[in-house]
Amino acid sequence: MTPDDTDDSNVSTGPDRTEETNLDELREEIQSIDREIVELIAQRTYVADSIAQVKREHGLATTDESQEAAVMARAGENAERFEVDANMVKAIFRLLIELNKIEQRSER
Ligand SMILES: O=C(O)C(=O)C[C@]1(C(=O)O)C=C[C@@H](O)C=C1
Repeated sequence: MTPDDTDDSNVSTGPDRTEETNLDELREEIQSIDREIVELIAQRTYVADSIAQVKREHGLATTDESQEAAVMARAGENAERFEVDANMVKAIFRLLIELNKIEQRSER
């Protein structure tokens, strides 16, 4: 048996030090992106609140189906542009629209 045979550095007991640092850094990157996503969702909701106010003043309905279709089409186009799954991105936008409608209705 050579010393090499007892070398267990490749036994999978979890990531080594450099891999761990790399993983931590990547997770920090995700954490910061996640914060930005929530900030953008909040911004989108605030703008929708302003839209809701304008609609109320003009006696318009909360739901605007043609606008929803335009938002969904754009979501699909942007997903393709950034090479992410269009159906998944559209599902997220569907939720964002529903979130706004619940918010807009609660203020009527
Ligand atoms: O553009 C509007 O009229 C909105 O109220 C915003 C929004 C959206 O979240 O994109 C929400 C509800 C409408 O049915 C259409 C679009």
